[in-house]
Amino acid sequence: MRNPFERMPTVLTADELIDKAFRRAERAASAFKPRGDRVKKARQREELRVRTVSNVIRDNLRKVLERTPGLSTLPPFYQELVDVLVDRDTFHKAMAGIDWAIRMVRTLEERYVERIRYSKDPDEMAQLRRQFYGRVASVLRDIDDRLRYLNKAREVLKDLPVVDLDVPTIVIAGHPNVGKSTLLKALTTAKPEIASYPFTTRGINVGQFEDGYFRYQVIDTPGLLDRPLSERNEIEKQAILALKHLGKVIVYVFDPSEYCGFPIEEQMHLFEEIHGEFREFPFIVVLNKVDVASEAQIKRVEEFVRARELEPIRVAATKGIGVEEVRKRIIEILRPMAEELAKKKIEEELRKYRES
Ligand SMILES: Nc1nc2c(ncn2[C@@H]2O[C@H](COP(=O)(O)OP(=O)(O)OP(=O)(O)O)[C@@H](O)[C@H]2O)c(=O)[nH]1
Repeated sequence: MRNPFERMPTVLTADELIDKAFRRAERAASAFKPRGDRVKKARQREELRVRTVSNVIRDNLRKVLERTPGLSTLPPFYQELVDVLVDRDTFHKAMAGIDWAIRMVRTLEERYVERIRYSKDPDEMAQLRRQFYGRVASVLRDIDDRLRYLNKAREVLKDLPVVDLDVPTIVIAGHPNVGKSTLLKALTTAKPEIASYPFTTRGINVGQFEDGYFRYQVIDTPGLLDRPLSERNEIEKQAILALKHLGKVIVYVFDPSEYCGFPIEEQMHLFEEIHGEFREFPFIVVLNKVDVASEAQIKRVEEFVRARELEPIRVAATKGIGVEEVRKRIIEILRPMAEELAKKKIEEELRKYRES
């Protein structure tokens, strides 16, 4: 389980990077014990300053390039999310700007080291070095807004949810308070983790369970699949779209008792919307809180669900009633997919093994 941007380093601003490089160069120069006459000593010291500044800057920028994943190489789930959080074009331009700066600094380094080597006058050498500093600073200031953009992007990207992409995933939907997180806790053995999700204030709940051979992942996204889609802004719509790459089954939870505070009609309406939006997905419908709902309330929802050719499951999540049935239904649907994913993983391991 990893966030693809986890390794992305902090991106320094132009001034911070300049400052860091110049200070490092001064430290290196004062620790250095050059040999030879006055001119030789000056030459060695100025060359060291130039090389150090160049190395510090290029190493720093190269690390940013190397540790930032290419957006188009990301799994589709992350691509959808990244697209709302950052502008792809600006992001690519920023990365290209860094690449350009690395090459420019390298070229300047070579040019100025050569001039310092030709010079016979310590004053001129110092002047050349100062000129080099000035040119490098101006290269970095040219890309300052790009550096700042990348750092801002990093701040949001490193908060992307951490979910297992190679485990078949179940997404839970339904109005607030119908018992989604209680059901998630009852279904999954491991203590659910809270992963951050930039589109909700509460993050997403992630839990997993096993059927003896394979693992399954259950996620609950508070604030996303619990309100009519018409009330959504563009960003939330995109986040819902991203869920389609992740989820393979939707578990829709009704609360026929209406203790959740939403009348049955409203819950039916939300179900229709989500069922329509996730048309291509298998649905498992749960009628929760049957311990407190009346038989008439339960029957009413059951009829509604059966009319849509789905067989609802009666559940009381707090008491563990019906939970095994939900788990069984999930496994029935996802087992073939889990096997397929496992097979792929083994093949991948074998391929790596043979190549090594
Ligand atoms: N009687 C009864 N109460 C339940 C049952 N399942 C959940 N509850 C209660 O319903 C309330 C809401 O449950 P949650 O699991 O927090 O509901 P949720 O859908 O996750 O709510 P949000 O996180 O706000 O979306 C809690 O007080 C639970 O104890 C049940 O089967 N029977």
